[in-house]
Amino acid sequence: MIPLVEARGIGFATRRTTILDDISLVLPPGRITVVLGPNGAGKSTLLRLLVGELAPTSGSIAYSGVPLRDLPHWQLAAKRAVLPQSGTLAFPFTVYEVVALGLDGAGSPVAGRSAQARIATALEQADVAHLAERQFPTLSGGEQQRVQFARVLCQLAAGRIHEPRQVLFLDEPVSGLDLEHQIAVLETARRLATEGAAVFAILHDLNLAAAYADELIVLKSGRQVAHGPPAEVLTDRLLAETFGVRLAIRAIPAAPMPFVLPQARQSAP
Ligand SMILES: Nc1ncnc2c1ncn2[C@@H]1O[C@H](COP(=O)(O)OP(=O)(O)OP(=O)(O)O)[C@@H](O)[C@H]1O
Repeated sequence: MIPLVEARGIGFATRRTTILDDISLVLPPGRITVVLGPNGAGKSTLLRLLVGELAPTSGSIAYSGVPLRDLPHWQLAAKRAVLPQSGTLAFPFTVYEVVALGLDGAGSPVAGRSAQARIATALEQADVAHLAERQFPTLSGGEQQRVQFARVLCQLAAGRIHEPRQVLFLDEPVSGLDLEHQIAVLETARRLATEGAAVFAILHDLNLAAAYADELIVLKSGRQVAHGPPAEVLTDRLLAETFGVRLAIRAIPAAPMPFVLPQARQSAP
């Protein structure tokens, strides 16, 4: 099967420094790939290369076999949606208007009832329907993040008219959210994957990564230091070498995934 996205040996360097070096990965439909790594490891840079926001200085990226550089913007907008790390918006748009920006992902205009239905569904899915008339800049950080997630969901729904093979990119999607909404966002990502999308998410929470990832990629200093299913990748040694802290993987009876705890708390109930 042709992966939705394939990167071969990609790197990104400035005149002064190499930020990413020789990363290869595939994003297959139905799978959630989670990227972990310390601050400055190159996670967001990798995402920005994969979505076409930056051009790699080495290697190549293809969407369903088509080189990324050959895809016109409107086609790319239907194929992939991106939730950036922080989405500041200076204009006093309402929440409804921000989510409606996602309709641009359709590749051709979506209007009338079809557009309204997509916006309404996205508002509901991100639990921001009650905020629809509010001015976006007046929302809390977590509320703004959920509205941006709704915009992304709206873009995917609009793009699906032309493009069923879609990729969702999430850069720290749960960092400012309360527990209920962290789980809601990742459950939505899981549902979209079950429906055939490929999901690429950057997370800092090792336990959420273990719970939701089909594949983990661990970056350190711009290099890939591990790649595989969580149960293989998340070892005490890898975590100590990557994050410089002593952690312990602890099996929880009846839990589907092991939990990662600081070693000092290994014996906690
Ligand atoms: N255009 C640039 N010029 C120079 N350095 C850059 C540029 N973009 C990113 N960097 C540096 O590259 C490194 C990787 O940045 P990146 O944002 O990809 O890290 P990250 O793993 O996403 O970090 P975080 O967890 O803090 O979000 C950092 O040291 C950053 O300062």
